[in-house]
Amino acid sequence: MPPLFRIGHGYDIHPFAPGRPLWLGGVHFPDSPLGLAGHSDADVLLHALCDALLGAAGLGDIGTYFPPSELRHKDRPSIEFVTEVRALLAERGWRVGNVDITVIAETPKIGPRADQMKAVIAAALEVSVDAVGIKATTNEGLGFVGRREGICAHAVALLCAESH
Ligand SMILES: Nc1ccn([C@@H]2O[C@H](COP(=O)(O)O)[C@@H](O)[C@H]2O)c(=O)n1
Ligand SMILES: C[C@@]1(CO)OP(=O)(O)OP(=O)(O)OC[C@H]1O
Repeated sequence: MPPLFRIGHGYDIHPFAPGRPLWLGGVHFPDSPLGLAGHSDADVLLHALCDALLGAAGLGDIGTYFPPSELRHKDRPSIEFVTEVRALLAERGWRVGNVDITVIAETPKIGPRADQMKAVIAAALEVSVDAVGIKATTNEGLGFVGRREGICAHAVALLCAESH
């Protein structure tokens, strides 16, 4: 009998870079002096989310579908990756149950923008906002993230079979 539920985990990290806009969770942080370096808009939170969703479905990872070697993904808004991943899952009979994301960053403060991120992600995944968890923590000054050199994110996702 095919499984009714599947879980997945995703992780990503991007370094800060000057001259780049900062996008996190599909939300722009216009006051941030630094953005994140990457081929796309480098939205580390959404990349971890895509990997959690793809992992849950056994479909590989974000680079499988949106390779950094392809020019069409240059500076591309990562929320479009989330929308496309949701469609891939739907084609295979999966709907998103819930997702939960942890951002590890000394800056910016995520809490004040978390509801906005939840709304953007929920719309892309076609779920209610309470199916999207966004949490943040600093790294207490330790390591790469603690030195404010970049941001990392973890995500987990639960998929439910459409028939369930
Ligand atoms: N980038 C961040 C980091 C943290 N928060 C919020 O602050 C709380 C305390 O963080 P600690 O690392 O000192 O434990 C945390 O629970 C978050 O609510 C944030 O919004 N953005
Ligand atoms: C998102 C993609 C898109 O080309 O590129 P980046 O923005 O560099 O992000 P990363 O998480 O390093 O790699 C995944 C790629 O699929």
